[in-house]
Amino acid sequence: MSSPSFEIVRQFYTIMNGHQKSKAVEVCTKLRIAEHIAPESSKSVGELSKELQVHEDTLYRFMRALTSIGFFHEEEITDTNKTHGIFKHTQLSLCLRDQGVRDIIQMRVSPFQVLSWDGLLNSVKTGISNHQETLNYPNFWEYLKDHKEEEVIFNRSMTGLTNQYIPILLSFSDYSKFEKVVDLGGGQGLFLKIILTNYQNIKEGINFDMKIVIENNHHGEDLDKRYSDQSGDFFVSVPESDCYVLKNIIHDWNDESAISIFKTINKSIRPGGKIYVYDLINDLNLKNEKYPTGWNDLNMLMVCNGKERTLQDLEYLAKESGFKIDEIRRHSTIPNALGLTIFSKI
Ligand SMILES: C[S@@+](CC[C@H](N)C(=O)[O-])C[C@H]1O[C@@H](n2cnc3c(N)ncnc32)[C@H](O)[C@@H]1O
Repeated sequence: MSSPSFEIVRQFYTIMNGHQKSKAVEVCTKLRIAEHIAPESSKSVGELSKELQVHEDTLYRFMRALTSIGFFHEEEITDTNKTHGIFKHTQLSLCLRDQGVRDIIQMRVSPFQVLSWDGLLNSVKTGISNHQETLNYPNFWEYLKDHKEEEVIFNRSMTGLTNQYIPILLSFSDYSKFEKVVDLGGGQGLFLKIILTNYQNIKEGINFDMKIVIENNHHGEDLDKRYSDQSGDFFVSVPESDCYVLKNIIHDWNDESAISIFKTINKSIRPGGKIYVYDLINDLNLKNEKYPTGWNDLNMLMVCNGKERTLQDLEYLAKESGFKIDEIRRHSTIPNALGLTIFSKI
């Protein structure tokens, strides 16, 4: 076999140093470099290093590396007194000024995520992620109970992701027939608040989550009177309702646990009630580079022993827990986005 071409080796090298890039982006947010450069202006590395109290030459080397992946742009210098090191924003670096984006970055490099992925070899061999072995916890959720800082970052980042997704989700969701909506595992409650704002027909909305999450929820004075937080465990019991929202929940669990959640709902759902499951819908027809969601699917395995499911997988869960699938709704033009699968009791 002839040796690989220079271009192929380069491509390979770019993939292999992915962890260096994610670390650099994390450090960039920790130093708050993006906030120190105003959106429409530029700043020299000398000024930046003074403001940030960091080593000037190293900051320059650091920022030049970041420019190569689209964060910041180094300006061409025409003034002969200055040599180099004036930076302005790009679209990517500008988004680092957003708290929601910073939370997602922090979450992605948090110890649980990184250590979980260390178990990849074992997971590929065994089909499960053994968090007891890698982290000494049965699962992510039990770990979060003892790691408040990571719990807060995780929930804030979920809220940030929800915020980005809201217009897409609302475009194909309909809550006009429900009096009561319960968001199971609703985290900080943003999605339920938006649903209530858009549907005045709903008389009551409950944001249901683990005690530690609910205790950390703080709302403003303008909180909708129909909204309430309730702590509990969706493997034990859930409030009675005619609509349950499960957004980014079912993909967190293996089949056995997912069926157990549906069975708990089955005991409390009102006649004619619906379950709205929002998850990626895994499409086996998408192959190779058309299937970027493979990384989400693998991440679900590594972090929670969950998976992104196909329609057939969801039908299996429904059948095993006394439900059927009525309908699937997705955004017509945005591929690989969250879809809505509507379940009702058989
Ligand atoms: C991936 S997050 C999704 C949060 C939110 N639905 C969203 O889409 O932004 C999963 C949520 O499930 C909650 N959760 C995990 N185990 C739970 C349990 N046994 N009972 C209730 N909530 C639970 C977590 O605390 C977390 O808020």
